[in-house]
Amino acid sequence: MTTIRHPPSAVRPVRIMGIVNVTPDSFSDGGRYFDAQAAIAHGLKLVEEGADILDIGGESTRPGAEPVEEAEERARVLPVIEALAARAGVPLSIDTRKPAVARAAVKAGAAIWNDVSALTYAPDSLETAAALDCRIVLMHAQGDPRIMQNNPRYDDVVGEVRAFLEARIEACLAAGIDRARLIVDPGIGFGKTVAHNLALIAGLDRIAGLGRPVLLGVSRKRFIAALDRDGPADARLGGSLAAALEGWRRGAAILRVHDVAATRQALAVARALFQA
Ligand SMILES: Nc1nc2ncc(COP(=O)(O)OP(=O)(O)O)nc2c(=O)[nH]1
Repeated sequence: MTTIRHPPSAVRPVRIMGIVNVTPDSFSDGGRYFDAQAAIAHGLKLVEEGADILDIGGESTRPGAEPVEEAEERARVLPVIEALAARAGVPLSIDTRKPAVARAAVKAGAAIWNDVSALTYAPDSLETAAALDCRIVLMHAQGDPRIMQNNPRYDDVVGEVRAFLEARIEACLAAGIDRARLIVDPGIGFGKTVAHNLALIAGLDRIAGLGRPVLLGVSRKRFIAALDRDGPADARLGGSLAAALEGWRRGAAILRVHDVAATRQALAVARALFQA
C-alpha cells in the first residue's frame, strides 16, 4: 500500500514558473517564441494564466543540444527580459550557464539565475553569483547536454543527486553566497533514465531535506512519453500534470512548466482535495 504524502502544515503553497524559451530548437516549443515580440507576448500570456515567475532561456539544454555563443544568447534573451521586467509584474529568472549572460540579465531585471550546471560551467560562475543580487537555482546534471543521455548510471540516484546539491550549497557558502538565496533542483531528464527520473520524483522529500526550496522541471519531458504512448512533446500534458502534482506532494516548492493554466487548475483541485 503506497502512502500518499500530504504536503506539511496547511497544504504547502507552490509557485508556478512559466517557461519562455527564446530558442529555435527547444525540445518542446523550439522556434515558436524565437522572435522577441512573440516571446514577450508569450511571457505576458503565462502571467495572465497564473505564472508566479517567468524563466527565460536563450540556449536549449535538451539532450544532444549544441551550445550557443554568448553574444547570440545575450541577443536572444536581453530584449525579452528588459520588456518583461517592465511589464510582467512577476520575478524573472534567467536560464543560463554563462556568468556574463547572467550578469547582463540581472542588470536588465532578472531576479533569479537558473543555472542547469549548478555554477560549475565556468571558472568565474561562483564569484559572479556572489557578486550578483539575485537568487540562484542549483540544478543537478550528469554530463553535458550533448552526451548526458548516452548511458546515465548511478548506484543510488537520489542519494547521489542529494550529495551533489549539498556539495554545491557548501561551495556557494564558501564563496560568500548566502544560503537563503539558494534553490535546488534534481534536474529531471539531465543525465537520467526513466527509472532515475521516477526515483527522483518519488524521493523528492530527501532533496527537500537539504532545507532549501526545491524546483522541479518535469514539464513535457521525454520520460512521460516512455511511460505512455510515445507522442510528441506537446502531447504530454496529462503526464506533466501527474508528475507535477506528485512532485508537489513530495516537497516541490516551484514547478517549472510550459502549461501554466492547466498546472494552476490541477494544483487548485489537488489542494482543495487535501482540505476536504
Ligand atoms: N532549473 C531547471 N532548468 C531547466 N532548464 C531547461 C530544462 C529543459 O526544458 P526546456 O527549457 O523546455 O527545453 P530546452 O532546454 O530544450 O529549451 N529543464 C530545466 C529543469 O528541469 N530545471
